[in-house]
Amino acid sequence: MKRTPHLLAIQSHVVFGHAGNGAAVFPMQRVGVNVWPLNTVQFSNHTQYGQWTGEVLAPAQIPALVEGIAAIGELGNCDAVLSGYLGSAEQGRAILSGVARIKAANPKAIYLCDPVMGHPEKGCIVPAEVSSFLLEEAVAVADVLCPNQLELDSFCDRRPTSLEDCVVMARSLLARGPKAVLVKHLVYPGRGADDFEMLLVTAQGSWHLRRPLLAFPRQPVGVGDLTSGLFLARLLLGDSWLAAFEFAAAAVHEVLLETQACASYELELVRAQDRIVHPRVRFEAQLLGY
Ligand SMILES: Nc1ncnc2c1ncn2[C@@H]1O[C@H](COP(=O)(O)OP(=O)(O)O)[C@@H](O)[C@H]1O
Ligand SMILES: Cc1ncc(COP(=O)(O)O)c(C=O)c1O
Ligand SMILES: [Mg+2]
Repeated sequence: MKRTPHLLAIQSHVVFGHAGNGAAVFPMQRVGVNVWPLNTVQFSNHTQYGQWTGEVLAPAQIPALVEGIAAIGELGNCDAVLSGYLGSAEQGRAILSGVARIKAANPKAIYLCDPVMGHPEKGCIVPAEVSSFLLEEAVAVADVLCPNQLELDSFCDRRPTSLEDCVVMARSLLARGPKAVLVKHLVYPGRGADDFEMLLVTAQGSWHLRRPLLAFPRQPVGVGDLTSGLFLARLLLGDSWLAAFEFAAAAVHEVLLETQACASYELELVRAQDRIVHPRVRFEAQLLGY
């Protein structure tokens, strides 16, 4: 029997609704991965409500919890680390030390970094020091990087002029360490008005994927966290980069369709659980010639 992969997921927890681990853990479990959730913050709700209670958890918890898992002899069973929303740069550094420790115990383990930098206009609030940490330190350690367009722009310190330019920008990150860059949402001049576009860039090539752009009265939150979580889960289950990319796009689209049908602001992950595992839609990514 094939072994079930194990994944350490280090990101935010919200008590109400879905963002960070609250958006990613259940779907990753549902597709068949053992998840070890480690929370960076515990907030009442995601920050795009404009108000929340709760706190950033002490950075010392991260090495202490990793040490606890090492002490029971389980650290070598960790196949991947995922990091997302961070409450402080110090937490970020603790994650990089944890990644080094896990890779020493299991050299095949991979680190996927979703560089959540915040989006003040949208109300996604992240401390500024976290962005500097992601730009300067995390990128060099990550095996896989999953930025949105704003985050890709921050890494490259400029905006793209075209789709080809988005590829150039994503590819430039490969030179800084990651083996794959998944851009979860492309924004560039001249893009299709009815499409939601994504990009996958590896040393083997660049793939572009379009899915329908859905209308929402308020943009749902946690979509990025869900995307990177499902992408990593499917990689661990043995998918190729391309198959995991296409799967994540389809499963996330299913969740958004369910969310739209329920006129819900929060992602309808529980209602969509079967559709996550068996998406009815399929989006084929196109290999780009540049
Ligand atoms: N198919 C879709 N139609 C409409 N909006 C979408 C679709 N998929 C994702 N979104 C929205 O697009 C936005 C993507 O946000 P962005 O800041 O680029 O990435 P992230 O989700 O990591 O924050 C989110 O607000 C999400 O709700
Ligand atoms: C607590 C928390 N975690 C994570 C996120 C990231 O969500 P997304 O997947 O939309 O990037 C947000 C965004 O506001 C948030 O408030
Ligand atoms: Mg995000």
